[in-house]
This record gives sequence, C-alpha cells and structure tokens, in this order.
Amino acid sequence: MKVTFKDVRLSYDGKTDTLKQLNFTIPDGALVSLLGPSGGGKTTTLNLISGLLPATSGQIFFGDTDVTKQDALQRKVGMVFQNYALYPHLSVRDNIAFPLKMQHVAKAERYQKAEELAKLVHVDDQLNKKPGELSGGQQQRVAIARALAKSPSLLLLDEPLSNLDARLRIEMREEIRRIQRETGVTTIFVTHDQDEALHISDAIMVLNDGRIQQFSTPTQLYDRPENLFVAKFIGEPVINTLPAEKLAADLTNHIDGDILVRAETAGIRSEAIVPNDYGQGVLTQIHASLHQAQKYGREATATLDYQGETLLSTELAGLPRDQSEGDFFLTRAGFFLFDNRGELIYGGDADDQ
Ligand SMILES: Nc1ncnc2c1ncn2[C@@H]1O[C@H](COP(=O)(O)OP(=O)(O)OP(=O)(O)O)[C@@H](O)[C@H]1O
Repeated sequence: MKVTFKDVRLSYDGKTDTLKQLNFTIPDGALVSLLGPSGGGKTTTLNLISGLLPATSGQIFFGDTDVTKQDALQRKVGMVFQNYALYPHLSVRDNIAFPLKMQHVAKAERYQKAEELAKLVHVDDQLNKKPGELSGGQQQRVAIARALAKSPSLLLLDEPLSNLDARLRIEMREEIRRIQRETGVTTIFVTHDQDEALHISDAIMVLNDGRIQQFSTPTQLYDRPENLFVAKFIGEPVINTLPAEKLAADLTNHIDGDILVRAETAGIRSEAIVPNDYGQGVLTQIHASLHQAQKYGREATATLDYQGETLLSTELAGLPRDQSEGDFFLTRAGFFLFDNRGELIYGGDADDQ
C-alpha cells in the first residue's frame, strides 16, 4: 500500500512542533527505514502512519484513500515492537492466530493461516511451544507472523531488533528482508542503526529534529548526501569536514568560482584521499603530512595533517609511517561542498559538473 503524507505536522503540547510539515510518498511494496538520532521523530512518524497518534494538521493517504481520521484498527496495519509483546500463556500457534480469533475467523481456518505464516517465518517446528521457551530471534519471528496474520495494509516495525545480540540482529535483518520480499507487504522499519538501514532498505528516510533530512536510496545517501547533517550521519568512518576556505587554493582551477565563494564546509570521505593520481576521477592534489598510520584488523587508517586540519584516510595503507610531507590526491567521488545553511552545492553528481 502506498503511503502519502501531505503537510503533516505533529505537536504533543499544542505549542511546539515535534514534526514539521512532513511531505513524502512511500511506494507500494517498498521496504523503507526511518533512520535518525534519538529524539529525531522516528517513532512519532511511525505512530502517525499507524494511526496510534492523530496528526495535528495535514493529510495522510493510504493509496488514494484519505485515512487521516481513521484509527489504527481501521487502517489495518500490522505492528511489531522491540519487546515482541507476545501472549506468554498462549502457544506459538495461538499467538499467531490471535488477531484472526479477534475477527471471529473459524478455528480450522485460523490455524491453517497460522501454520502457513509459521512456515514463512521459519518457526513451524515451534508451533506448540510457549513464547518463554523460544529464543529472542524466534520470538521476533512469531511477532512478525502475528502481525502478518490479518493480511495488513502495512507492516510497521519499531526497532524490532534492538533486544537481540549482534549476530542475531544481522540474521534477523536478512530475514525481515526475505519475508518482506516474499509477502510484498509495504514495510516501514524504525532503526537508529545505519548499518541495519543501509543493508535492508529500498529507501531510507533520515529524520532529525522533526524534519526529513533526506529520503532516498541507501547508495544516494552515501554518494550524494543532500546536506551536511546526512553527510556526517551516514558513513563509517565519519566523513572528514573542514572549512572550505582552507582548500580554496587547491580547488580554484577545478571548481567554478561561484560555487567556491558560496562554499562554507568541505566534506571528504576517508576513501576519497588517495596516494596516487591514477588519472581517473581525481579532483585535485593536496600537500600534506602523514603523521600516523593505524591498523585495526582489516581496516588500515592514516591521518594527514593538512592546513592544521586532521584528515583520515583509509587508502594510504603501506605508505611509510610518518612520511613527513607529500602530495596526496582527492577523488571527485566522496568530495562535497556545503553552503552556509549546510546544503550540498557541489559533489555527488558527476553529470552536474
Ligand atoms: N508522548 C510524548 N509526549 C511529548 N513529547 C514526546 C512524546 N513522545 C515523544 N516526544 C518527543 O518528541 C520528540 C521525538 O520523539 P520520537 O520518539 O519520535 O523520536 P525517535 O527518533 O523515535 O527517538 P528514539 O530513537 O529515542 O526512539 C522527542 O523530543 C521526544 O521527547
């Protein structure tokens, strides 16, 4: 089901806006993550979609239907929370079938549906057990099956993996992706873990301070961050940032003057600082001193001192340690300029330049 927000605003106290004029469309059949720092508005947005929270103003559409005034039941969404909220005294079979029981679906039919869903989420060998006898991952599978029992318009997941250990989180995020593909149900997933969002989503909505910072594919978020917040929020190691004026001399012959005068901050991804000009994709050359090299497992990082700024690179492994001075190169990919409002004005889109 396609979901559209038109100028949706939410105020909890009637004075300040927690969410400010949200406008977006989530395409039918997509898996979309809501990603952002704590307090950014992810859960509030999810609760507006589900109907648990009424919008202060604006309109919400499911497909072409205006559901702004409908409650959660009328919107027929399936929800999964981080604490699973399974009924401890009911078997797995009865937990999955529970929403159908509430709808007075006949026992044989609801058990048949429960068994089908248990197969889909791979707990069909656990049907007679109680939730307390299952692992965290299995409980989360049951919670997903239960949310799917009513053939919901949308599947909404609020930090569903945060109670699981690191290995299980990775396994379960792949499972959510698989289940979503197999059912085709439009799925909206809240997380503060960018790795999780980047791995499973068709699109990611980055929310901060009640505003959509960017809503695009994972690749675009990384390769073309629309503002400085997204550039800094997405990517590990964190992007290097420095005042653009420090680079002015090294950029003048390579970037239009009218862009350079507006540029306030430069963002340079750690893989965009390379030791050689292989001819392809190099933007400019910089003179810097290499003053440290570190190796953590497979990751090798080096830091450069450039105009009093420390720049981290992941591409300088193998160079002699503490090579005092040298020339290094910045690639076009992974180099960005932002204006004084933090908006992207250069980089990420080779066609524009
Ligand atoms: N019921 C409420 N009443 C008043 N303010 C609230 C309520 N729920 C959330 N808020 C505030 O709204 C803002 C957004 O909260 P929200 O829970 O949507 O953020 P979030 O991105 O989901 O954060 P987290 O990752 O910590 O869950 C926060 O400043 C929060 O304090």
